[in-house]
Amino acid sequence: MSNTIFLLPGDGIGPEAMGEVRKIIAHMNDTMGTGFTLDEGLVGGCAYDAHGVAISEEDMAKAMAADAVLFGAVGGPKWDSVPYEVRPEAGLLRLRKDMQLFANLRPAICYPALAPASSLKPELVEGLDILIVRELTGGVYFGEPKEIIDLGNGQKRGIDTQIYDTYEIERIAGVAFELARTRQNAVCSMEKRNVMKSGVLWNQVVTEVHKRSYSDVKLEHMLADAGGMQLVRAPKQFDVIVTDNLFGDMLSDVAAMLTGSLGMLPSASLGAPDAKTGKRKALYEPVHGSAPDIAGKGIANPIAMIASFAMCLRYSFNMVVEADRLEKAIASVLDKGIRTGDIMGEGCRQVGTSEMGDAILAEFAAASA
Ligand SMILES: NC(=O)c1ccc[n+]([C@@H]2O[C@H](COP(=O)([O-])OP(=O)(O)OC[C@H]3O[C@@H](n4cnc5c(N)ncnc54)[C@H](O)[C@@H]3O)[C@@H](O)[C@H]2O)c1
Ligand SMILES: CC(C)[C@H](C(=O)O)[C@@H](O)C(=O)O
Ligand SMILES: [Mg+2]
Repeated sequence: MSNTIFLLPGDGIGPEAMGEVRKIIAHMNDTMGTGFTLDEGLVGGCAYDAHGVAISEEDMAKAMAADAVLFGAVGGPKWDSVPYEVRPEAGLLRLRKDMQLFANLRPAICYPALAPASSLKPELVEGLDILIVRELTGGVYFGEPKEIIDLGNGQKRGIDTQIYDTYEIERIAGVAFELARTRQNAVCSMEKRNVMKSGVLWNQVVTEVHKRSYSDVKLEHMLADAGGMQLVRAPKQFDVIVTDNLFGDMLSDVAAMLTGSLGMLPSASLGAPDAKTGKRKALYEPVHGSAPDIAGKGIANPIAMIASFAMCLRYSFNMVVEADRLEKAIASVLDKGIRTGDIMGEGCRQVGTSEMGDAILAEFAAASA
């Protein structure tokens, strides 16, 4: 079986966090015979500096061919004024679009030891386990026209276009319902049908998919703004949230803070299973960005990146036991009071990126021995 993983560490804290995953992969290859083959490319600002584009054709081809892509983070003030088409974020958007990664799974889990690190009262987030299923290849991110036009009267007009077709809503709803069946069996669909036509269609299609194939799953509809409010009022009411590209982006940052830090949230971006092989194209990345304010200091939290690798083991390589073990290793390290600065708590020991990675690897190795 081929086990190729293409690493795209990117910019800022991306390479720092990726370094910790590299240690875990090396350990697995050395002691478990996993035979992961690694290759590495450039994406984001570093790719722009090297090639003048946010990802080269050669690296795009490698991403398309790999069994899984691990992505760090892109962007930063250094590239604030590069042309829009080649800005660092364009590399990530191209990967998502060309690899057709329509389903973005963003689990927000509040590890028991971290409840006090949340900006909400501990009792609101203790035991929180929600999954945001974000549509990732449609909506306003990719709809045309997308431009700034000169109106000729000293005014300009910025245009973005929100488009959703039935099949796009059907397939993301299907993913959400299927995943709900493996969890608490409840889906909340969020849109703004009160002001957006795409929201009206979203609501209708999710309702139809539910009626047709998933009537055993509890379905609720919520306006996305109210959904944001409910996420901070009583987040534990949710199991699976399914929503569009833009609302999913915003709501997952909100959900991240429920877990204690943006540095905690992993994600998996999955394509459709291949008709012949059943394999999905997949990219795994933390929800956070390149964190320019702390980049280069060795203090970033690598947990979101490591937990993204756990999702990679689970979804791309069917290594469920190892994925569980890695997630448990993260929980044990947190239970022991080992913390990076973003999740620091009273009486805990503050460590840097690499020490946190080492502590997780040590727990993982001990559990796997
Ligand atoms: N997937 C991605 O590559 C991605 C995602 C979001 C933002 N970005 C880009 O990153 C750049 C910075 O964006 P931003 O500042 O709005 O968001 P950000 O996620 O980079 O940072 C927001 C805040 O969270 C903190 N933070 C984030 N991750 C952390 C971690 N692992 N450990 C400790 N603290 C962490 C940062 O220090 C910062 O204070 C922008 O160019 C943006 O476009 C990229
Ligand atoms: C960097 C940016 C393009 C990206 C998005 O908006 O999707 C990020 O914020 C995310 O959450 O993955
Ligand atoms: Mg985001």
